[in-house]
Amino acid sequence: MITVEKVSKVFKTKAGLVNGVENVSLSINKGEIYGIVGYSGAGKSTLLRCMNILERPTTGKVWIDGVDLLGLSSKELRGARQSIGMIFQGFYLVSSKTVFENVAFALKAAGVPKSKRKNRVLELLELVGLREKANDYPVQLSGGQKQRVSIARALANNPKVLLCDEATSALDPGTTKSILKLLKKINQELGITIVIITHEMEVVKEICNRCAVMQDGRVIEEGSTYEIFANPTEPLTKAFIQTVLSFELPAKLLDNCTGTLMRLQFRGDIAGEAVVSDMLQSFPVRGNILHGKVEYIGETPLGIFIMEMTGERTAIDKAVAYLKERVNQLEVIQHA
Ligand SMILES: Nc1ncnc2c1ncn2[C@@H]1O[C@H](COP(=O)(O)OP(=O)(O)OP(=O)(O)O)[C@@H](O)[C@H]1O
Repeated sequence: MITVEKVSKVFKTKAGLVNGVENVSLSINKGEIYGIVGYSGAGKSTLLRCMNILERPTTGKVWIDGVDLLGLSSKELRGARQSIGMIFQGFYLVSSKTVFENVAFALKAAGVPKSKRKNRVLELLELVGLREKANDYPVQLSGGQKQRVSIARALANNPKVLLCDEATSALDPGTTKSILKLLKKINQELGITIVIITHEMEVVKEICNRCAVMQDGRVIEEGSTYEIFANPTEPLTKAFIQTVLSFELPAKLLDNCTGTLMRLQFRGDIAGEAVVSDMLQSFPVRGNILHGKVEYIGETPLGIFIMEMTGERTAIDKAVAYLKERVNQLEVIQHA
């Protein structure tokens, strides 16, 4: 649905040339929710804006739904942008217009006759759960409600793609969840392809099928969200994953630990407890689970345990080898 090929964006500033995006290639499938994660200044916004040519790439190509956007005239591009909705962290609602008028304005701008606007606006407000707020002004709304209005506005002209620029970054965690739920509903019910840029890995974990990690204008790692969480390779990706799958143990607990300490990771439906209890019955070692949790990446479980093992070193080595064959990952954190 979206193909970005070798896109670079160089900004000319008084201080010299700044590389916003450097040689990025991505392919986003129809109907997927794709996350682009990175710290501030990584180039996420610039890349997203290159996708609808709000920012014209310095080099490279962008296709959306088979259309080469850089090959279009300005007028054709304005038309093509109707199939690309966009929402922002700052909502950008018109404060002097009501909720109804904010959404209706997008229809008016696209040339939809007045007679057809009312029903469409009410339908959109129903979809985002704000029908009763139609006559309110933005100032009367919470942040989450404002973002719902901007989503309704972005969907007004039936886009195929929705680009979300830090859409939940100004919202509290509860409101973020409800907006992500709404985006998922829009993706599933309307089949709209969604691209989300964020600095929060929790957002990626919650709803993205695939994701890319950006650093210094480049994509440094890309893949299915589950694979990225289960097997991050780049240090930055690992740091992002840690913000969600935190398994830091208190220093005091580590100091008191007299055995071999290990981190076990189980994928999908492997029953972690059963593997550990089988191991304990097969080897003369004792195992003490210090920390354990199962995170759901989308719908798929990923289990992580921190275990202390005590016993003879040779028995421990054998037990570790046994576990290594049965779990997705085992890392010995410290030996006794
Ligand atoms: N219009 C511009 N003129 C000059 N430099 C720019 C411009 N827009 C972005 N940049 C630079 O390009 C780089 C990438 O910025 P970008 O805003 O895309 O990053 P980001 O990952 O989206 O970060 P943030 O979340 O803080 O916006 C930064 O070094 C930024 O200073």
